[in-house]
Amino acid sequence: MSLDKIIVPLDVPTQEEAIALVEKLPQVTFWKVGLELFVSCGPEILTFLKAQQKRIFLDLKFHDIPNTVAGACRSASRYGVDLITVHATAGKTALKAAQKAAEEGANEAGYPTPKLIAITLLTSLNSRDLAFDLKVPLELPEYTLNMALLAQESGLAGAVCSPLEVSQLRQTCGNEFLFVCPGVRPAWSERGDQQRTFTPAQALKAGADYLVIGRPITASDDPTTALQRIVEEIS
Ligand SMILES: O=C(O)c1cc(=O)[nH]c(=O)n1[C@@H]1O[C@H](COP(=O)(O)O)[C@@H](O)[C@H]1O
Repeated sequence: MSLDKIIVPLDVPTQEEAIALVEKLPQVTFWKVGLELFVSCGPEILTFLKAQQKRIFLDLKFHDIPNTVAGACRSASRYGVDLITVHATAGKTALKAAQKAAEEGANEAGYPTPKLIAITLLTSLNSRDLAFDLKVPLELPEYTLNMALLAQESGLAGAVCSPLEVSQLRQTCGNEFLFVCPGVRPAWSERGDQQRTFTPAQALKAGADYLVIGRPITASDDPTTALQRIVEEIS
């Protein structure tokens, strides 16, 4: 069912607004809790989502030294969430420590191990940013492939990438590796700060396992119709 492939981010500043959105879109089964909401209201929103039997993507994009990233992943895994993000650029030692700590944390709390997925390159960046601001001397597709492979070699379950790159990454990393794609924009929506975008249908066709689609739905005057339109487009 195409709706199961869509993760909607709760990018709102308060718990009240987050709950209102979840209640407005009862058909959504997979929600993302990111930095804005988690910094504002903490883990209570996770308890609420679990009570509603929703799947949870806890997107706090951990990026720190191995000991700190591992501690964060251990703590996050005790909430019983399904997906957790870390930056691939934290490096192999941190990614391996994160994976081990996630297994321990989930085990201690009696939950299945969440899937750790690594950010390859934020979808808000383009080739120019990579070359001129970040001074990375690789072409963007090659860089994202290296980051996905680093995650895979470190034992992570998957990666976050732009839908533009997913087909090439899938070819190299195989079908078992999970690819979650933000940077998804229906033709009728604003691109905003996203630089590397595909439509939902293009992203799925390219091989994304999940699409993260926020503002085209959540900032719409009519989120229910916006979501329905997307589901029809990909069905
Ligand atoms: O990890 C993410 O989910 C993420 C990675 C990335 O490279 N780009 C990206 O946009 N995201 C998240 O995906 C969501 C995209 O939201 P919209 O741009 O509103 O569709 C936001 O919550 C971002 O934090």
